[in-house]
Amino acid sequence: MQKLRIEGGVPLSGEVRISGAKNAALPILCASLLTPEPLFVENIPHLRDVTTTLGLLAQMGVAVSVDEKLGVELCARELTHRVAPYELVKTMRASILVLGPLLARTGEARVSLPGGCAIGLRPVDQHIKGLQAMGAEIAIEHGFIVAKAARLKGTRIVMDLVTVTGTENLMMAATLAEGTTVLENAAREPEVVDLAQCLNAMGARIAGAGSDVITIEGVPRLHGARYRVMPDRIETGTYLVAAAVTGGSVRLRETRSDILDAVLVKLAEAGAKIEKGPDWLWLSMRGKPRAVSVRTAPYPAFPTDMQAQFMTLNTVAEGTAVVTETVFENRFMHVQELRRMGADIEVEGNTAVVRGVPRLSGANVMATDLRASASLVLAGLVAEGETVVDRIYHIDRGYECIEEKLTQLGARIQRVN
Ligand SMILES: CC(=O)N[C@H]1[C@@H](OP(=O)(O)OP(=O)(O)OC[C@H]2O[C@@H](n3ccc(=O)[nH]c3=O)[C@H](O)[C@@H]2O)O[C@H](CO)[C@@H](O)[C@@H]1O
Ligand SMILES: C=C(OP(=O)(O)O)C(=O)O
Repeated sequence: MQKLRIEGGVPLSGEVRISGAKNAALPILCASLLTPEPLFVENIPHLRDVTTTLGLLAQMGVAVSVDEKLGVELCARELTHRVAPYELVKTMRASILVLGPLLARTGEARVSLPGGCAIGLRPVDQHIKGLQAMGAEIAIEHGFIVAKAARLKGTRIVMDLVTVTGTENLMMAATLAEGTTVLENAAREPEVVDLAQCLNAMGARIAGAGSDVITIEGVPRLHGARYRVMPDRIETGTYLVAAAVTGGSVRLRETRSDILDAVLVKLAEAGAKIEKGPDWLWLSMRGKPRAVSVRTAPYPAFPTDMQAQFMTLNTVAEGTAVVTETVFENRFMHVQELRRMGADIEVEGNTAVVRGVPRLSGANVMATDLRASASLVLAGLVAEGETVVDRIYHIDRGYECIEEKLTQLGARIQRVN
């Protein structure tokens, strides 16, 4: 199993390019199921989840051709196999994103029910309820969601809670439904907007994405398109924290500064100096960060996918911070590993109290999920001595060439077997 070995103590400095967003790329790749014409997608990151999605689509009959430099062309002329098997869904929960498009395009879909995962139970009841409201017949059989519908019908759906992939699944399904669908209490995440823009480029009629009411006027068919995936705001935030926690200075290019407000405000509160342009960000931190309390919630509030990284920042900050996780019920798996590196963190329910310590000390630690892994790498960058992060297949799900990018910024980091 591969590991990352990090020699801590180097303030990061330099410039890196931010990759395309995982959480926008995955639904956009799945949107190819909605049309028999080719969809060409640019700025696709090289990630394990992307490879898994391309494999899943290919086994359904989608012709996939990858040009390492230009992008990916997907053509779902005929869909021979309308199943997402357990073996793939268990490695990547976002596989659920094929449910809506498959059902809308072909009238049937069999998708393995995703189980719980390290960060929480993560049920998909809102996806199922929404499709049922649009007229689908859905049964759970042998661990699969088995969905059928001659043609979905537009309707008003008020979601019980804000769900990102739930909103995306229903939005994709509604593009080919008969009549108009109104999604209320929809997720406002920028990745939902990116997907809506791609679908509109394919001939869909979606209005209101980015607000909590999305209206989709169904059309009989969608056509091919060319679309460029937005930059990854979580990767961006992670490199900003890497600079802040090591007392360094980085410039990030090919990113967006307009969708990171909640994170930038917290970094400024921690004492970082930040400058920004439309497609770049620069951050510099002198000395230690100040402790900053964060509370996660759906966009535009502070993202749960940045919680673990801010936990690391607070472990070496001046003062005490309170980190509250309201989106997932079990997203503090990094705490016990950070403690092994000398962090002072107490957890009570969904709240962690982090008291800054003078220094962390390098240790062997285990990654348990994607962002927990990122927080351990950040801890390794600032710790005294050597840190070895095990089970980094989690980090390869969501960070493109992490050790190369960090090396570019001066970090002493190596991938080892
Ligand atoms: C591929 C992708 O885009 N992943 C992101 C997406 O995950 P994902 O879309 O899976 O997360 P959701 O927004 O659906 O989950 C939010 C909360 O709603 C609950 N819930 C969700 C659906 C449902 O039917 N019933 C239900 O109870 C979940 O258990 C969770 O507690 O949004 C999360 C929240 O920003 C991010 O952490 C993930 O990185
Ligand atoms: C939780 C995440 O991803 P996923 O929803 O794909 O598990 C994440 O990106 O932090």
